Amino acid sequence: MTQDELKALVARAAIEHLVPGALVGVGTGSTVNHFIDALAAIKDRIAGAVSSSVQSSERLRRHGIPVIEAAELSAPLPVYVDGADEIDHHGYMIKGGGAALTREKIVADLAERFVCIADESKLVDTLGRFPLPVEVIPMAAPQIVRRFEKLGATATLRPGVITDNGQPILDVRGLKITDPLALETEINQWPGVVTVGIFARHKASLCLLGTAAGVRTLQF
Ligand SMILES: O=C(CO)[C@H](O)[C@H](O)COP(=O)(O)O
Repeated sequence: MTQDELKALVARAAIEHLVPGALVGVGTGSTVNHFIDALAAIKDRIAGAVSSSVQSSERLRRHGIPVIEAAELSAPLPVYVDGADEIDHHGYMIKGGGAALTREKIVADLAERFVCIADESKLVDTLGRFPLPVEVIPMAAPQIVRRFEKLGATATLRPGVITDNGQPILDVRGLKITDPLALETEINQWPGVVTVGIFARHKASLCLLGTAAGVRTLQF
């Protein structure tokens, strides 16, 4: 199976994990695009979606799925479904390859469960091979770059990318992520950091991993 077929496989499998009649949190990316397409077939069985990006909202609306603003929610979402750039054996993730990390973390924070959908290439022993995305306030970018240098890493602005929130993204290479929770907490405290793409405080509850042998379910 191709990587895209594995993504479609887990996207369809995620439908089984939704709560009938409830809203569903929807992430961003190519795996989630398959999930949105699968959601269209059962749209009468959900109340609508809370989206993490303009891109996902547009795709949801094209399928006739109602999109509810996160700010309008008065109760938690039972489930948030999203992809990942990397996921480890604890359910900790790197996200933000699609530049949607801030809204993804906001919607994940509104949800009781995070169902990660990914092909098997995303499963790693230690996070950090994928460059860590960090959304930043532009005037703070140089001092954030220097802070990463002190950690032995290199941070560069992602060319031509501005997020849905109007901010740039730094991609950080060479970072040792031995303790994702501690590093997320530290980077969160740096002035000018909007969101760091380590999802440790908002880790996956479950991962549906697409493999050549079928869907492998990892519980965390
Ligand atoms: O974090 C994300 C977007 O900001 C995506 O979940 C991540 O980049 C994985 O994308 P894909 O499903 O296309 O492999």
